Amino acid sequence: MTMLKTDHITMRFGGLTAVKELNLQIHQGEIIALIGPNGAGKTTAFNMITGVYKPTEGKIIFGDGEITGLKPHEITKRGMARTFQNIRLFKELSVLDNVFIANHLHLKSNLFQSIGGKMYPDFLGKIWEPKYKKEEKEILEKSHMLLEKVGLIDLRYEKANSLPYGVQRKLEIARALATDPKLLLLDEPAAGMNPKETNDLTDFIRQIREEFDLTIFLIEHHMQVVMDISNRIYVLDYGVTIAEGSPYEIQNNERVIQAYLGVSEDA
Ligand SMILES: Nc1ncnc2c1ncn2[C@@H]1O[C@H](COP(=O)(O)OP(=O)(O)OP(=O)(O)O)[C@@H](O)[C@H]1O
Repeated sequence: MTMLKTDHITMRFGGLTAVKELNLQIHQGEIIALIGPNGAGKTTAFNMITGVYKPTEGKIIFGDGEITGLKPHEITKRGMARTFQNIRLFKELSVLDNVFIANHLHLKSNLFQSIGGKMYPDFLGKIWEPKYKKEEKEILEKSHMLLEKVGLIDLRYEKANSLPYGVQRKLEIARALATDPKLLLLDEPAAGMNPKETNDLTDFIRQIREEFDLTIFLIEHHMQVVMDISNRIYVLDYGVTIAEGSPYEIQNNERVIQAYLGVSEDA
């Protein structure tokens, strides 16, 4: 089954075409990577798919419906979640509170929005009022279950910013899982990781794919991770798709080698 299809999506910023006529097809259960040199248009592609940008041209189909031009929260509701290049945790809050808030945001976005700006202390005050208690208890239980599944339960009372970098990344992914996605987009999950953290991450991504029945689409510069984990790879260069194929095909593709090295092997 096709989980995500983009039909010639293009994003122009003034005179710059950041992504040109991108055609992706991602099937249920696949792990697909999007790679390319800096500035190739990878994050712009993610931003179109997740509703941050409306494509200048083209269509995006998710599951059996079109999502082109929908707002990010509407797309999240349909079952898509993402992480960002820069870790975006509530750093002063515990692991549990980070997941709890993400669950809450998903289930009770109205309450959260109504509290607005400096939301957290007010938010906590409000949710312990009797009328919220039952739902909050369920969300708390769900948060515990999620942390159990991703192996972070023993760290639930630790502050997010006290965790090693690799664990913070895992927590960010766990937070994205709180919205019950079918498709998870990861923007450079291995960025800044040491080799051990990188290996752990690769195992972790495989594990959550199984555990949560996910389809995964990731941007990654770390080639070992990409080649190790991906079923298929799309390669962008200056916004143009220059190759698509298995890890073996991509590693041996002359155009890809040129794009990365700036020179052909036999030049
Ligand atoms: N909001 C924007 N306004 C104008 N130009 C933009 C905007 N967002 C991205 N660009 C440009 O679009 C091109 C593609 O950028 P993008 O961030 O998508 O590349 P990338 O492949 O994700 O790069 P990196 O690997 O460095 O993260 C770049 O030339 C960038 O400067």
